[in-house]
Amino acid sequence: MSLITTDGLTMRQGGKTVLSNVDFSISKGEIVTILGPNGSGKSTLLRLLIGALRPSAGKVVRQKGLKIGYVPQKLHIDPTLPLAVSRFLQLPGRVAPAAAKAALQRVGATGFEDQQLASLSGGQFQRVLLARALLSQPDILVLDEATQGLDQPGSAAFYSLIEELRQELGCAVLMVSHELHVVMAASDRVLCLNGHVCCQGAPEHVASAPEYRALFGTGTHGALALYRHEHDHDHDHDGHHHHDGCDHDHAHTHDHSHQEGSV
Ligand SMILES: Nc1ncnc2c1ncn2[C@@H]1O[C@H](COP(=O)(O)OP(=O)(O)OP(=O)(O)O)[C@@H](O)[C@H]1O
Repeated sequence: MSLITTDGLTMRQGGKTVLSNVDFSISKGEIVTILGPNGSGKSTLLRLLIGALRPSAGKVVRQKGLKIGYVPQKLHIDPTLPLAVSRFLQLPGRVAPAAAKAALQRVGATGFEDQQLASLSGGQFQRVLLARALLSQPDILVLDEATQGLDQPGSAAFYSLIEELRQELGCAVLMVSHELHVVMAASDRVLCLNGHVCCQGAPEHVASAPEYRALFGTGTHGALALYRHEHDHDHDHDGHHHHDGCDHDHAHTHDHSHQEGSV
């Protein structure tokens, strides 16, 4: 049973097609990573999936009563605005102090309640955002480049925390990440997005495909090559790819007209 399923999801914004015909689903406990270059529609897809945006065409079906914990890519807090962590955790709705305390503890932010949001480091702020996402006891955690701006150890620690939480809570995880080693090591499935779905599948399946190995070798270097490969390929005017190391034929029939700048 899928937690979220999309069918022909299409989004036009500012006169251009940002997402075209995306078919996607995520199941209970699954960890799925979305990869794609800047502006490829990753954040837009997440916002459609959580219901913060309405699609121009196609549909999103969420399991009845689905609880989503969302960690946005950016959250601008005016540094002159006094806002303590405990108040911030109350913003979506009333939360018992004990629940807030437990959530902070769980993400390694014990005792942060009285700190000002503006005084937190990038890594601490991400943990507070994660604590807020956990308050609803989500069935799915949705993370939009949650480790952006963190150093390597900070980001590795954040991902191992996510993995622990997934095991504890049994929640699914859907994340956007540019950290390919994480993607290859930790995801059940990878979705390569570039306004349309270029390719999706298990990372090891993709990485062990003979075409992929022949072209790019193995390891994280190969992962990077996989990423480049999927986004550097040419499309002819009928929207066909000229080469592909993945075996997802459905990805090749989409209309790529948005890439030519038309609507
Ligand atoms: N509200 C909006 N109005 C008009 N265009 C928008 C809006 N939101 C996003 N876009 C456009 O949609 C495209 C996809 O944006 P999106 O933020 O989803 O990409 P992304 O893959 O998350 O990028 P990045 O890796 O840079 O975060 C971009 O070209 C962006 O300019």
